[in-house]
Amino acid sequence: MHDVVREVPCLLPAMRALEPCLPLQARKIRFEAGGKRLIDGLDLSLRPGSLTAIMGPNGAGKSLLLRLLHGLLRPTGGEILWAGRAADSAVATRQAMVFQRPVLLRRSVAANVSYALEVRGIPACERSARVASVLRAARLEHLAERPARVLSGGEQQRLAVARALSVSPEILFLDEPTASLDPASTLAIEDLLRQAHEQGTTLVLVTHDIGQAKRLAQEVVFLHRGRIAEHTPADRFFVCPESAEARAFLEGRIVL
Ligand SMILES: Nc1ncnc2c1ncn2[C@@H]1O[C@H](COP(=O)(O)OP(=O)(O)OP(=O)(O)O)[C@@H](O)[C@H]1O
Repeated sequence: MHDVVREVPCLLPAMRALEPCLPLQARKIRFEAGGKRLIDGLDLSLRPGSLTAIMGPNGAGKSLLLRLLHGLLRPTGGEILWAGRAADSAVATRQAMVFQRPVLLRRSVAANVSYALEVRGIPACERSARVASVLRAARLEHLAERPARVLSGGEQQRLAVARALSVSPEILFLDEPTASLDPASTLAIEDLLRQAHEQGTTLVLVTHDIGQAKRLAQEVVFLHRGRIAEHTPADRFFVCPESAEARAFLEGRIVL
């Protein structure tokens, strides 16, 4: 019997530096505002190359946690370490974030990607190849010269993900990237994320979509009231969650 060798198309450009990715650790981080402790002494370790879904009820602190990890907010206590060291300015260039509502420039689709590359210091001679490559991966090449803001919601979010991936982040943070998209657009984004993950990108995804977490995640961090109720391999989480809060959440009961 012959082995069937399937050629898997490599749609995203192989742009990652060959150095190893950094593990990211949050140690006893807290975030307080308005007299409330919104993130409460949280410890979290993310393995390089992992794909983690952050889940939990509304107001649990999922977006806050993502913003703290990405460095958009400073913890009021504790520390965030990259490979054992405090984040410095270089760390900012090794990560990217995609928000629920894409923030696109009043420029063409291609120029949105090209600008992101310019800001990250990618030489002009490399930019057009990278732009073409990520737009192809996101199936947006035919819209390259269209103003980004006239694209459909699904296309805009695909562009936001493609733009984030164009800079070859080691870690990509995504805050409910498909929350307002239809199933086809959702699957197209998931496809891009899968490709990026296969190429070694560490992904941290906040999602309310249980189906999406089942399709994508290797690990689930379940947040409740600013604390981690559990951090479990995804296959176990969906079959046998450890915490009462996660069990209630998965059964569709209200988690207060
Ligand atoms: N920068 C901030 N300053 C003060 N309070 C904040 C800040 N950001 C979020 N909060 C509050 O922290 C709590 C957690 O917010 P967060 O957006 O992280 O929740 P979430 O788990 O992402 O919820 P949802 O699923 O509804 O998006 C909320 O009560 C919110 O009002």
